[in-house]
Amino acid sequence: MHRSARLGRHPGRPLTGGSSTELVLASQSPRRHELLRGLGLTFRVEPADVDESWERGEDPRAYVERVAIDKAEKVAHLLDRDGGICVLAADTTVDLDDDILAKPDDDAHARQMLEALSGRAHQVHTAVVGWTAREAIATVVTTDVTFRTLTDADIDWYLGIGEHLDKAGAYGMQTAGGALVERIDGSPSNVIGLPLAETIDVLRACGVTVARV
Ligand SMILES: Cc1cn([C@H]2C[C@H](O)[C@@H](COP(=O)(O)OP(=O)(O)OP(=O)(O)O)O2)c(=O)[nH]c1=O
Repeated sequence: MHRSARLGRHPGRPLTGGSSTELVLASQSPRRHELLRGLGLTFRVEPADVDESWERGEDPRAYVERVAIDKAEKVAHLLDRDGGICVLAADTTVDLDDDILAKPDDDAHARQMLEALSGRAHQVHTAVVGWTAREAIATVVTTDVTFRTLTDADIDWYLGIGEHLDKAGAYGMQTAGGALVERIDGSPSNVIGLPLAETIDVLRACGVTVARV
């Protein structure tokens, strides 16, 4: 289920003031690029490389928010431009009973993750952060995903497709990984890396013009 999104405000580092608003996406994720382009937005890409390590016990929703804020802040600090800028950053993770499944290190690690997810429900959390000269606006969205019970042959088949390594939880719901999913409750785009409705809210709050949907 899509639980209520939390909208928090954090002190933002002032950027140089001005009139035009430029959208900067702090992400190298092709899914995020596509989803934003699908909203008819133009943006510049400035990927942010940050420490994404998770300390056992840290709340998964607080974790994704922290990492997304770090990504936005890292890029905002690099920018030096006259005019308004909105830096958009996001972080997605898979939460299985409060244990974080990030991107797998290799195929053996991916297999372990898929075995753990098999036949069970888990949560996918994405934090979206909009960072402007005035403030940072953050929202965290959760989608519940239930996997089918997977046989060894199912997992062999999926790993053979080769799309799992750059994805949290070792699966991509939008492509062949969708065959592993029995049901989903909540925002599908949230699982892929950017919850569209909530992202539009964040962008508008940051002063970015998004055509009415
Ligand atoms: C569960 C799941 C995750 N994913 C992806 C979304 C994210 O790109 C990725 C999680 O990694 P992230 O660290 O959120 O993002 P990223 O490293 O790809 O990009 P950046 O940090 O530059 O923004 O997993 C899918 O594409 N489909 C899925 O079904």
